[in-house]
Amino acid sequence: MSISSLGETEDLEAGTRKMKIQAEPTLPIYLKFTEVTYKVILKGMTSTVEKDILNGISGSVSPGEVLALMGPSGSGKTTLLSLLGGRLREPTTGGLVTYNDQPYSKFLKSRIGFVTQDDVLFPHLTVKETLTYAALLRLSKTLAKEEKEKRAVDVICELGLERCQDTMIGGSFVRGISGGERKRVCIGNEIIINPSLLFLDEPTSGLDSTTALRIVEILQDIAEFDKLILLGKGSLLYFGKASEAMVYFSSIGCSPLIAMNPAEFLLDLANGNINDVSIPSELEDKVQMENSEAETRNGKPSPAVVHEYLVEAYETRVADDEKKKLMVPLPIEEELKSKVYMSKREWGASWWEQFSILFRRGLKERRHDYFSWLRITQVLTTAVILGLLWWQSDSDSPKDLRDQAGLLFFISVFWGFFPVFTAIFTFPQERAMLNKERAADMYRISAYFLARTSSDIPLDLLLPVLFLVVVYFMAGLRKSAGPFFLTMLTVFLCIVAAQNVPVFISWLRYMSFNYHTYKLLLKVQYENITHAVDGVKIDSGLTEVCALLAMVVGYRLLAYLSLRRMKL
Ligand SMILES: Nc1ncnc2c1ncn2[C@@H]1O[C@H](COP(=O)(O)OP(=O)(O)OP(=O)(O)O)[C@@H](O)[C@H]1O
Repeated sequence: MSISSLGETEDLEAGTRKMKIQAEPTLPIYLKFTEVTYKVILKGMTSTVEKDILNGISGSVSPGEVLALMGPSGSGKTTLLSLLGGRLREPTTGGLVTYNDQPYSKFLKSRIGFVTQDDVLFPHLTVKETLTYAALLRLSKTLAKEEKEKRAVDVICELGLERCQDTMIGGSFVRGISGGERKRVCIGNEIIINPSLLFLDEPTSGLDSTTALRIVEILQDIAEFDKLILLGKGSLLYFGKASEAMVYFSSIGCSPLIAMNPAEFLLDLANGNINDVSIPSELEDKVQMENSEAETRNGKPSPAVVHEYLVEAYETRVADDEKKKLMVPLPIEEELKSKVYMSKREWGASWWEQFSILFRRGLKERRHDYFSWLRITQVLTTAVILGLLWWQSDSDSPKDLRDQAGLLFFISVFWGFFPVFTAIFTFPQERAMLNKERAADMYRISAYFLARTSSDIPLDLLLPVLFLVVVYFMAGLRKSAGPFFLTMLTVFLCIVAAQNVPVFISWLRYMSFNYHTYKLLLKVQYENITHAVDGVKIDSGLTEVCALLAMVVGYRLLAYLSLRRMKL
């Protein structure tokens, strides 16, 4: 995992860096963090416990530098990275994080690149489509569409993705590009904006050594690996030049006794594992003094004692000097400082452009879910079975009319629930993407919501039309345009209402609404559906359909408000 801070465009060029994607100059950002703490409150059945995740971490990174975070699993790397990237701002955080000596501001959202540990990508878009949409949405308005597209192509070449640029990303159910390629697409998504700060959470985890090396080489092309932070159980064990880490640890009496990879040695130390490592005399004395069975392991100090010693050694020998350095104001112009804080948010595209890009992307991504063979077969089979069961029914007697009402009711309920399953499956993935993209300020929530709603309409309509044509004519319902289109409209409204359900579930949970409220919502929807179906049956259903329409619009509005409340 590493934090890399990219410098001014000129710096990059001077440093024989190969990145060609430098259409806009990058605002240099100096990141400083002092005494950063983070704790979580764990609520149990009977008690509430506070857990310290980070205990006073300090450090800094300047433009053009890479700060690598190292530490055993669970030592707090992701938490620190998220905190520095402005992704964790909770009351349980402490300390000071500044960007050019200024606190975090929304402007930074579009200047920070953040590659998360999990790859959040749309599975049905190709590599080229993914990077082109990112370029269109994220790059400055001052660039023309062609320039943005060119930048996406440049990134593809830079990351060596030419061979798979037209391959789908893929996911759990769709075979797509490889894990290494996927990671490179995630990195591409972020470096496309030439960020001032680039945060990468375990960019090489799960990759084979050759692919991992390739990714590290790509990062080295962007900046030099200069600094290192070693974390152990949320505490700072080392911060300084990577090349001086071994010298520091030998100065506190810890050096490898056998030839060892430095990274392996540092991780062993952070884990408190001192096999094949010389023990400082101070630590030996401590163990002898305490002389307790529990404190020793084969005559060696336990990991907890080693950890305590390393934290103490850093605190007494280095921490104060480092903290003093962090207090010194940066020798940079005031303009550069105020730019970070005073600048307004900058959208990469106008509202309409955002809407149309998201609309096209939505159509491309979701058409696979809507028109999968499984879904088409399910819908057609249901239509044919219904058609056969109600084969050429007539509406001459009240009994037959009730029979047909049963069919119309079934159709509405079927289309009121069938889309819920698609929406429930797609919403979590969509939400992760929304979180990620909103954290980077890629678009306005209103543009996303309207694009999502309107791109769903054509997709929502096609299958129900096919379904209704089969059922309607097989069952011999009234063959005139009015009743047919009224039934169609009812079905369509049921679908639109049903699609809000996952958003509501998340909103209700978010707002701590209880399950009875949700039940009531379903009941209202159910009653409206029944009325609307009755309306179709007796020819005067327009009022009920209008009521359903109003309800659906209300639902959509509430869904929009709930998205806004999520503060994405
Ligand atoms: N919201 C939370 N609630 C409870 N525990 C948490 C929370 N966030 C982090 N932790 C705990 O804090 C510790 C540090 O987590 P973090 O993900 O930062 O570690 P990491 O060093 O990135 O680990 P890995 O290398 O395995 O990804 C872990 O023990 C984790 O369980």
